[in-house]
Amino acid sequence: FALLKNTRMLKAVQKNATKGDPESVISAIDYYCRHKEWAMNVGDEKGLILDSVLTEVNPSTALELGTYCGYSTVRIARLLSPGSKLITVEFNPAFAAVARQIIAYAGLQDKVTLVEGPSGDLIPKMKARFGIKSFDFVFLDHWKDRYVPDTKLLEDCGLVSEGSVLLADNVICPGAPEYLKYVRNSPRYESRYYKSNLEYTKVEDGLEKSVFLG
Ligand SMILES: Cc1ncnc2c1ncn2[C@@H]1O[C@H](/C=C/CNC(=O)c2cc(-c3ccc(F)cc3)cc(O)c2O)C[C@H]1O
Ligand SMILES: [Mg+2]
Repeated sequence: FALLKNTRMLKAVQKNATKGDPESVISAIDYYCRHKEWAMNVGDEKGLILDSVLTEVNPSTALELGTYCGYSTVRIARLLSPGSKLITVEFNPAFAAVARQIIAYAGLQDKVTLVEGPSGDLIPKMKARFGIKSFDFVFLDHWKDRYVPDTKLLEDCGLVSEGSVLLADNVICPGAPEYLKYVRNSPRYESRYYKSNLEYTKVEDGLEKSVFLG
């Protein structure tokens, strides 16, 4: 049962990873999901692309939509420069509870603010609640039919500015066709597809990187 799966994943982290060592937390989750129970983490292969885009952008403020168990939250937060912040949004309280513990086990709780609730409700409150001017980096990995509405919401709320980078998971599998159409046809984005594989499988998937042109 999915929720219990995340508890088993947390136990695998507590058993196999070293407290305060993000790399060992990432490896423990990847090992568990590859050899024991598949789970929808961005994974090690697409994770390397996430790492490289993140290092290139070096964001001061980053947003993640869809925390799930916190695997990509740890991947992102471990690469943030001192003083930079990551806000991650998750509306399932059971997933949020596991994610909080995995983020804390990695020792990254000071860089991460996990906000519980639907992204559509929380995005309009970001400026007031967290004093965010705009996000330098956004990782989209929540329900795929929310990618377009939430991107439009980020634009309307002035939460993306010239040079902001959106990186979307799963644009091939499960797929986000409307999102690809939106960012690839819009004159306001410069988009690029990074071909890869669905986490822990040989099925094609990829990430779409879209730079907001203002
Ligand atoms: C709107 C909104 N607000 C806040 N949190 C939200 C939200 N929509 C989802 N969330 C949260 O994000 C997480 C959801 C992510 C959705 N991701 C997926 O559905 C997903 C699915 C697959 C996949 C591929 C092939 C298969 F055969 C089966 C599955 C792979 C992935 O990498 C995925 O991200 C958990 C959920 O509670
Ligand atoms: Mg995903």
